[in-house]
Amino acid sequence: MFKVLVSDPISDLGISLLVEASDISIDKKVGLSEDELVAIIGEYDALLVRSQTRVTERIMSAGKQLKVIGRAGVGVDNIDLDAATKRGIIVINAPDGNTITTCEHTFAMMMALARHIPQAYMKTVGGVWDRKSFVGVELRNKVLGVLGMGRIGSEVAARAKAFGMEVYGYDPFLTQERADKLGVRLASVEDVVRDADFITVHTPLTPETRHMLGKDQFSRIKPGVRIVNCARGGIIDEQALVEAIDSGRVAGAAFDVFEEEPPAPEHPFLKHPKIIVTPHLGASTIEAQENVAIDVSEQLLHILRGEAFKNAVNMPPVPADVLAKLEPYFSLGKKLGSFAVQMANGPVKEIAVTYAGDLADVDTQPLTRHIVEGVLGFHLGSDQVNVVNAMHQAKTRGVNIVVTKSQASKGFTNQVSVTIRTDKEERLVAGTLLNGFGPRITQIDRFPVDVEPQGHVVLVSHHDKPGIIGRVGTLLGNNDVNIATMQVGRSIVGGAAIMVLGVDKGVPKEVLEQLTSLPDLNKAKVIHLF
Ligand SMILES: NC(=O)C1=CN([C@@H]2O[C@H](COP(=O)(O)OP(=O)(O)OC[C@H]3O[C@@H](n4cnc5c(N)ncnc54)[C@H](O)[C@@H]3O)[C@@H](O)[C@H]2O)C=CC1
Ligand SMILES: O=C(O)CCC(=O)C(=O)O
Repeated sequence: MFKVLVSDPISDLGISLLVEASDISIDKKVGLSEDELVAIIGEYDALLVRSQTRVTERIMSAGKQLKVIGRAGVGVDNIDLDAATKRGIIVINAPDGNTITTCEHTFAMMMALARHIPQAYMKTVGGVWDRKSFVGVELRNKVLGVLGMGRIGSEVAARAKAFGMEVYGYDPFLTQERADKLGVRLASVEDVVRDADFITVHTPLTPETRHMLGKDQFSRIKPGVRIVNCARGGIIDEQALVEAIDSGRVAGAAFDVFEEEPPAPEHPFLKHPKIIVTPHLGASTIEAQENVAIDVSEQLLHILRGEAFKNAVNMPPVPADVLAKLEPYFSLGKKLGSFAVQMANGPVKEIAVTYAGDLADVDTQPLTRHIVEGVLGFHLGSDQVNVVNAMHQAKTRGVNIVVTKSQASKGFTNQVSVTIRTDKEERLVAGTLLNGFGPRITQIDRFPVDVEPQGHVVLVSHHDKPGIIGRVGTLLGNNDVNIATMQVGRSIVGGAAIMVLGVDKGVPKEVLEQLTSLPDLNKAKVIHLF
């Protein structure tokens, strides 16, 4: 008999599958504190949560029998994934069940914003018949910018078209082909900032998306724009938004999510006449709550019964013999994937991996998953992509994975090379494990190099001319950027070349712009590897 604890309000109908299963005993204890959970979790095999329960390392370490944590919803930011992975606890979510509901909430917010519905309601029920203060705008013929064209963003785009809106979509995985299919204009964040009358965000919160709309974007944003966030607090800089509204640049905003939830009573959104808010209700419909509870209950049953399952968001077990051969390469593989995707411009269409040398004889699937995880995780967020679901995530986003094997490894015992193909270009990075030295990047595009894949790396492409290295070093030094390591690669004397600089901290955007404008320097990019 498996014991399941449900610690958040989750649809009864959705978990009926568990209630009716003869090998499951289920307890519903909602609203427990961390201490209370720690005290009882030891007797349970599975924990089922929504977003209120924070599943901490303490709870997991007390959960001696805990095999699986189910999240009835998409975001797993309330679960300590690293702690779960460390303990071999599988974390599953239900990514599809609340897509439509959250999309509809986004529309409800957008329309309420366009027509001042909450403000007008408050006045009317307060006994004031005010028809002058609440003149709104139509959605028809307006430009809607959708940042994040995944499950929810794509549904929002489809509905916006029915309202007669022109839709701009931005997503690192949105190709021209898919944009055409969805009838949206493939745009950049800059296009959206410049042209959109309404902007809605549907990305996860990652270091990349944090404050994706901030002071800088608001200084250039189309006057009169209205902004909606039903994704995650922090994607839009709350303070900068309030300032942009108060300055008259932004007409208003509708938020379902906050950087800190629940927001403090003095939070500026709560009393602002031009900002409407809901308490993280995006997924709160009867249908969505049933859907996510059914999805997660099914998966949970499969895992407890030792059957195949999907939607795991953390680490799966790898057979011991395979693990012994491949494990040393896992971290390198992920870094090569991340490095390659950060080099490439445009939406990723294909990830081509070549294993050369001894690795060609092994079942490299688990290593490929780490590489794909590195590629996708950079944009999707490390809480959404892992070695279990990386291939599935790539498939659902139309990213092709090609693996080839070769005995020729250019003098190394093994070499792994990762090529990213986008609409715009093809970029390659290769690496190996050097005996006694650890992981090394051995090739970038066609240039041989020897670089340790870690920290902040500045990648410069330039012409092989005297003085260029000095100019780059001086510029970085003058801007307090310390160069820890440097590698230069070229194919022929005086031809195209690259410089790979390991630096001690991130390089500010302005410094990167100054670098790019140096004579004989083509491009400069900062790559983060952690
Ligand atoms: N308010 C609520 O109650 C709910 C909120 N959510 C949140 O909504 C968001 C979207 O959910 P889904 O559509 O299901 O996720 P998804 O994973 O299907 O889509 C997210 C998309 O964001 C894109 N993305 C990542 N980095 C980006 C960047 N820098 N710029 C532009 N796009 C980027 C990804 O490529 C992906 O296509 C998530 O944050 C999720 O947690 C989801 C359900 C309910
Ligand atoms: O369970 C909820 O209501 C939160 C939903 C959510 O934010 C998600 O699924 O990511």
